[in-house]
Amino acid sequence: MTLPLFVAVDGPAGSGKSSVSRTVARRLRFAYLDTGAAYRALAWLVLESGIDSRDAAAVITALADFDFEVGTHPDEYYVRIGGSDVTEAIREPRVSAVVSDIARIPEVRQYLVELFRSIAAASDRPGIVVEGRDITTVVAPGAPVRILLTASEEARMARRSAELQDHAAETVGELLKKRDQADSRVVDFMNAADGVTTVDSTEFDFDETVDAVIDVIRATTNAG
Ligand SMILES: Nc1ncnc2c1ncn2[C@@H]1O[C@H](COP(=O)(O)OP(=O)(O)O)[C@@H](O)[C@H]1O
Ligand SMILES: Nc1ccn([C@@H]2O[C@H](COP(=O)(O)OP(=O)(O)O)[C@@H](O)[C@H]2O)c(=O)n1
Repeated sequence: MTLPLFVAVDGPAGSGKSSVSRTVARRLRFAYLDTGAAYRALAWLVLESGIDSRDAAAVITALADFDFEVGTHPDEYYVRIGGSDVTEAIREPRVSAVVSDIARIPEVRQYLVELFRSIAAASDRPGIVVEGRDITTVVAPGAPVRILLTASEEARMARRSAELQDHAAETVGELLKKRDQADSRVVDFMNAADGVTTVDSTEFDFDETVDAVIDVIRATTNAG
């Protein structure tokens, strides 16, 4: 059995990781894995269970009930916990507000890193684009294609504010900055590790960013 080609993509919030990775996967007929969805889903479960997200021991206990499923086909994306659809619920601001608390717990990270490796290895597509914060450095440091997707803070805030029209732009920006600061204390996703190619999308529109990522993949392999 040949393993799918592993394309690792990291970057800060709003850099375009999810949307660009999904479109790249669709164009190359690859699978797509949104690792942030797993951290968000666990944060959602923690909130639903009435657990304090800062209580690491209680969060670790919640892992035992974490029956998580994620769609890896770029056209059939879903997130489920215990069979219930939480695709939309995990994007709520109350989840974003606590997700960094649970993401900094080493046992949570170890558990999810193993889960991501096994989901990627089980894919029946020729490749898989896996996006998150520590994919190029921890989940798959030996991946044949490793990309850091960046954009200026201004561009990232503007993209996210455009998505969440019911929230004041400043609030969205401040919350995003706070989350990036908390997250970057745990893993460095602002600087490319050795051998990682940076794609800076600040001056690119969406399609240009997708093309730039596909160019990096093609330069490394003959995929697509
Ligand atoms: N190069 C780009 N130019 C303009 N908008 C973009 C670009 N890349 C992504 N977007 C948009 O920015 C928003 C945030 O992207 P998303 O994929 O959610 O980022 P991330 O997963 O890194 O947080 C989405 O609405 C997406 O369509
Ligand atoms: N590989 C990853 C992916 C996400 N995360 C955590 O999960 C949270 C949500 O990730 P996400 O990718 O959905 O966030 P957005 O950038 O899309 O808003 C991040 O803020 C991190 O705390 C992580 O720690 N490691």
